[in-house]
Amino acid sequence: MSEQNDYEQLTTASDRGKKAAGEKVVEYIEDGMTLGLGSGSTVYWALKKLSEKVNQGLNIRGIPSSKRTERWAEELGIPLTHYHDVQELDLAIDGADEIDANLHLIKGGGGSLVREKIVNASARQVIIIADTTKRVTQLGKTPLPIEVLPFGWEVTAKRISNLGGKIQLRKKNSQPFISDNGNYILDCQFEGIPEPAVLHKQLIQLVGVVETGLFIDLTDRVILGMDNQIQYLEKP
Ligand SMILES: O=C(CO)[C@H](O)[C@H](O)COP(=O)(O)O
Repeated sequence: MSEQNDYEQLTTASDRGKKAAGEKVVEYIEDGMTLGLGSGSTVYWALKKLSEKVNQGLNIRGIPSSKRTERWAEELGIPLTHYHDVQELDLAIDGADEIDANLHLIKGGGGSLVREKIVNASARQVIIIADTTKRVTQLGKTPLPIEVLPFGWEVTAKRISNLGGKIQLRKKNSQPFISDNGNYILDCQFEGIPEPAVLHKQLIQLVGVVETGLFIDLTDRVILGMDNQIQYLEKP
């Protein structure tokens, strides 16, 4: 896979930090656990390490939060399961695009925010892994991904822009990017998000909005890496 080859280059200190954080989180996985498997390049390293443990006899089952993670897990021999067999997960592991001091997040850089939110919200414990550049004093430095129904997306975008966001329809190869759920993603640049819970409530009420990339009160612990150094953030 070309994306995996890219990750393996480890050119920057951030890349190496993602690997360090991704490998570290595997220490929290216990035999018999049912896991939420998040998405993104940091999770890639967690999956690689996890597959080594599975090969050594660790017994776990995972629910992937994206088609890409599902494919990687299958290639790495990580056993997967479905929500009709499991209602609650022991632990979810996931990446993030921004993390504030309250462990509220912006997610969805990879376009998997809806499934990621379902997975993280159904886990008893959620650990986020990232490089230290993802730590921010206030959310909103990067655009907020919002998944919307393709039908009438232009009106939905207009309603979102009335809340102060500058909207860009996410594209891939000059065509609208399609999420795993068949929807569009609007990347919305706000001038900072001082009250993420309030903004999430306003956005989720808009007709046409499926889910926002604001993950409020869903995270228990964060593992941040830079080069081979690790830092931890706990819920205040
Ligand atoms: O939310 C996500 C995908 O929807 C990812 O977890 C997020 O974009 C972080 O990705 P990476 O680990 O590649 O920096």
